[in-house]
Amino acid sequence: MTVTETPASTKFAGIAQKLGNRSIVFVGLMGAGKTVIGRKVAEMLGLAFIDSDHEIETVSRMTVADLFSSYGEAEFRSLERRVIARLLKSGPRVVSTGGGAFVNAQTRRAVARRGISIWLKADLPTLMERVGRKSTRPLLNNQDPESVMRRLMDERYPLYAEADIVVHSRNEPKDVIAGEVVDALAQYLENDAHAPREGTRGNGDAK
Ligand SMILES: Nc1ncnc2c1ncn2[C@@H]1O[C@H](COP(=O)(O)OP(=O)(O)O)[C@@H](O)[C@H]1O
Ligand SMILES: O=C(O)C1=C[C@@H](OP(=O)(O)O)[C@@H](O)[C@H](O)C1
Ligand SMILES: [Mg+2]
Repeated sequence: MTVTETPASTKFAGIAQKLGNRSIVFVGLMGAGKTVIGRKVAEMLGLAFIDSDHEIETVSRMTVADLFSSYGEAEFRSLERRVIARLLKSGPRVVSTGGGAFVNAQTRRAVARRGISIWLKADLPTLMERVGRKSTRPLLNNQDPESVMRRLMDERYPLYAEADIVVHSRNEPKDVIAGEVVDALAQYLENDAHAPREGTRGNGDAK
């Protein structure tokens, strides 16, 4: 028997068709790669990409760090919840969220209704090495960022575990991780009862 692989273009088109109006939503801790891998997956699938932190910075005309210091985390979270709810209304697109977004129960419900969630999961040394490259993350600008990250792992992992798909983010080339995301998505959508029927578009609420 000859095993023929599905050409990438067919696989990508199949994913786009099965998504309907749903978006692909990346969740996970700071440094997991949500922003960079999300952008690559969007390129591969020919979908628009948006990062919730970037969108928040655009609408507020402030950096995330300045929002935290001027208005406090609670205000940032409120803006984050509203921005993500709006972004999810006009899928399909790839939405990379900030690490704390999926902690919010309303956001988790909105993502469950209008998206397919992907938890990018990386181990602690990998996360710490990556977040150490930039000082733009206010939660980690302190004496002991590693214990903050450990605490966030404890608090958030049970919530991230609600995501539809988990992909192990590690120090392999970004294209490799993005490719694994696309394969996991294809597999998930293969067995997805909510996929729009052939030739139709999903209504974005089907979940
Ligand atoms: N597979 C990878 N290999 C090498 N570096 C990576 C990989 N994935 C992410 N990174 C790097 O890790 C850092 C954090 O990535 P980012 O996408 O901003 O994470 P997040 O949005 O989850 O906080 C960036 O410098 C990014 O280039
Ligand atoms: O985990 C968090 O609470 C945060 C993660 C950040 O985004 P990334 O996960 O993209 O770094 C950003 O939203 C903010 O600094 C808070
Ligand atoms: Mg990010």
